[in-house]
Amino acid sequence: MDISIKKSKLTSHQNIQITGSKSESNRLLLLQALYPQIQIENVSNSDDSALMQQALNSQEELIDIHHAGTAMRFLTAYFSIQNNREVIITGSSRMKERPIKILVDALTALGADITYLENDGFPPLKIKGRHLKKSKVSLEAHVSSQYISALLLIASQLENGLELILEGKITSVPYIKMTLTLLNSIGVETSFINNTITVKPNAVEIKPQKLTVESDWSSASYFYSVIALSDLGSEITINSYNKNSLQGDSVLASIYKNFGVTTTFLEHSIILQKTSTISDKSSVELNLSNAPDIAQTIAVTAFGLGLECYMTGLHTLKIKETDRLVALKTEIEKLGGDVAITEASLHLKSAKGINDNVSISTYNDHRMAMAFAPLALKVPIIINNADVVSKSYPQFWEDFKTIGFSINKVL
Ligand SMILES: O=C(O)C1=C[C@@H](OP(=O)(O)O)[C@@H](O)[C@H](O)C1
Ligand SMILES: C=C(OP(=O)(O)O)C(=O)O
Repeated sequence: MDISIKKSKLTSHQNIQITGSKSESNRLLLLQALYPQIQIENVSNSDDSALMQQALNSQEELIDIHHAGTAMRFLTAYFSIQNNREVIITGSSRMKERPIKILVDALTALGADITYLENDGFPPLKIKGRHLKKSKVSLEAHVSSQYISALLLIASQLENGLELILEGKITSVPYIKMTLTLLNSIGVETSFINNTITVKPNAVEIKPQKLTVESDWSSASYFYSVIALSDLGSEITINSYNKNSLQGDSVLASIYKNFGVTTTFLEHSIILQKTSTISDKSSVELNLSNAPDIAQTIAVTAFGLGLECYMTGLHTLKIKETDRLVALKTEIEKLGGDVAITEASLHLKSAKGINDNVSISTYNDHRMAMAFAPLALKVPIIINNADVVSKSYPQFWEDFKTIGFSINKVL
């Protein structure tokens, strides 16, 4: 379904409820499968978390994870330790292009039995679950933190726990820390010193407990962008957020100061307000290696404000739902912008104007659809295959209407 979105006046003082972080939910769902005494509140309603839940509950031999990368990586580790169970785990055609060799090699070194069914290094995989006897492994840490989190999530179930040595520059570090903090909160002991992570086996019983997932900060980014592109004084409240977040994307609160947005933390919500214009700023420079999922939102905000923006640390973007660097360049240039990309950076020159009624291609990437939507505050815009948003934020368009956008199906 293609939709057109039109400029509208923001309905003031709107209150938006976003469900739990997809990243925290997918970790806790896996931990709950290992330790059923754990209860989870405010689980993400994203497709990716639903797929994770279905896969963990499934007794079938074939598990299809569609576009859910984190679920693919976490489940590869999970099924590797399911004794006497054999599964084939597959996904969308894009999933078959997203590399998994670093994780498979590490699991194999620990004793896992995994074979590639199509191309070496990529899904689909055949996994014969077994008891993994080894407890020490090294892996390259620069490509994706998801491989590291996957190993950490099963580590407390290994006979002797795990010692993980991270080689090279470590990427997306907050996601690794999120995994360790969640392990600690259920009672698993861990340490992360220099480039070595250790996880103790669960010698002590994990106690029955209820964990509440904080709402998703990556989803909040689209409202930051709306406020940044709105008139002075505009305001939105979103729930349920905490000042001390496990999610690296909570750095939005400080990054969006560059775009005139002030964040006020209440007990369980945040108020976003446009409190200043950005006339004194000529360019913004950011390293996003700790928060790769908000790169698209930030690029579009800067473009909408006519600001120059230079982003580095983007090396993981090429292997996500689509090559996000190429997708950003192509779509911003359709709108009249000028973008230069390398393997790990994006340089947006300051734009003079924005072309209207451009059809934005979304490449099966939820974040392409949601990142470009706020530009409707500046020009009418068309978003192709708008339903892709359900990967992380199924009620996105309803929430967008609630805050005052006019959305129509393109026939
Ligand atoms: O562990 C996680 O929940 C995630 C880690 C990040 O991936 P990379 O480490 O591959 O950058 C992030 O982009 C992804 O959306 C979610
Ligand atoms: C990269 C993402 O997800 P995944 O890697 O889990 O498919 C994302 O949600 O932006």
